[in-house]
Amino acid sequence: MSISVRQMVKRFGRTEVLRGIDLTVEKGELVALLGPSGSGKTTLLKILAGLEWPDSGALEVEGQDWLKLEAQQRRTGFVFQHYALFPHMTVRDNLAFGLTVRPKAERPSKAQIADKVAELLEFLQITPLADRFPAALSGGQRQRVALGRALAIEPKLLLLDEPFGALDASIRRDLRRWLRQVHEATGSTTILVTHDQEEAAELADRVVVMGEGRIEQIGSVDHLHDYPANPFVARFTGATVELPVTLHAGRAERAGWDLTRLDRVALPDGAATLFLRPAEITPVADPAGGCRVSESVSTGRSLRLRFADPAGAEVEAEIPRGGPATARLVPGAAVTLRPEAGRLFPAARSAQAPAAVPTPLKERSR
Ligand SMILES: Nc1ncnc2c1ncn2[C@@H]1O[C@H](COP(=O)(O)OP(=O)(O)OP(=O)(O)O)[C@@H](O)[C@H]1O
Repeated sequence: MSISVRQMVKRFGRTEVLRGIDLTVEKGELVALLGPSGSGKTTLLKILAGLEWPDSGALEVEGQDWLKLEAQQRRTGFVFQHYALFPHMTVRDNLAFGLTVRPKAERPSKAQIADKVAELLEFLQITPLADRFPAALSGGQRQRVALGRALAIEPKLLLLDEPFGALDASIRRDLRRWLRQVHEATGSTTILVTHDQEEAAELADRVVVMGEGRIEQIGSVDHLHDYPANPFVARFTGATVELPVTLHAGRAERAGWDLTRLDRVALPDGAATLFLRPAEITPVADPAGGCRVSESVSTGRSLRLRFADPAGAEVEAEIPRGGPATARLVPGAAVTLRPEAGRLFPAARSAQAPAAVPTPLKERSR
């Protein structure tokens, strides 16, 4: 079930909530929509489900114009964060519901529905819960049933809106693993809304980063982390150190820093901003170095260090604990800071700016 969204615009009153979305999802893919609150993720999902309609743009599924179809005709399975199971029905009846309300001509027989439900219970590993009512289920169990209910109709497209948002971290992790298995076994095309980067990383083949109604970048989580197209994506995909630098012939310079490992960039001479991840910064103990260690904290797994550079910037780096140089990295020690990688953007550029990073070899985005 391949999906093509083109130039989609949606307004609520005067507010443009989707500002020209272009997105293609391949059959069997699991795509995560990742973005801050209000970026339009749920609105896009609702348009796919037929619960909202765009002001302009196209939505085609397997070449068919879905904007001409009502929600029921699209056969999408939808799971929300707070999914209301029918409280007066057992798990078994909740699962069967979508099939029993089908138009008579398409409705399976009672025996076929019972078989289908038994198969689903088994598949979703919830057979022991079959005769319970929703009130007697934990949050995680309820979400499994909710997903079962969405799957019962054999949806062409599965839409999940923060399905595990309300649950504890450890249950979320279990459910993610389970969902990935379910996805692989059913091969359903799935779109998941989340604002949790880790969730997107664990589940999705591709991640679509949304900001204020626009797609900022599409790619694998690794790709987005290593090659963010702009400052917005850089900030949204992990901790960043943002450092003013001066560019000369494509090379960045800053007192107290050794920036020679960074790739040369095609940007004009002058002010720029260097975006680094704390784990990319190597502190090199150096009596002549212009930076000073101001703080050192062990997290058990790694050493988190703070530095003050000659221009007064406070910078955090994270390095493996117990490495050869760590004994010398005590507060007050002089160091030169050497990033192993980084991304340069023109100074004070807006979040929508095009990338100023070297083109990666393995580009997984469109
Ligand atoms: N029915 C509506 N009427 C008016 N404004 C709406 C309506 N639905 C959504 N909005 C607005 O549209 C914007 C996008 O909302 P949407 O729910 O799509 O964002 P989101 O990225 O899913 O956010 P969250 O992560 O908080 O769910 C928000 O500013 C929201 O207030």
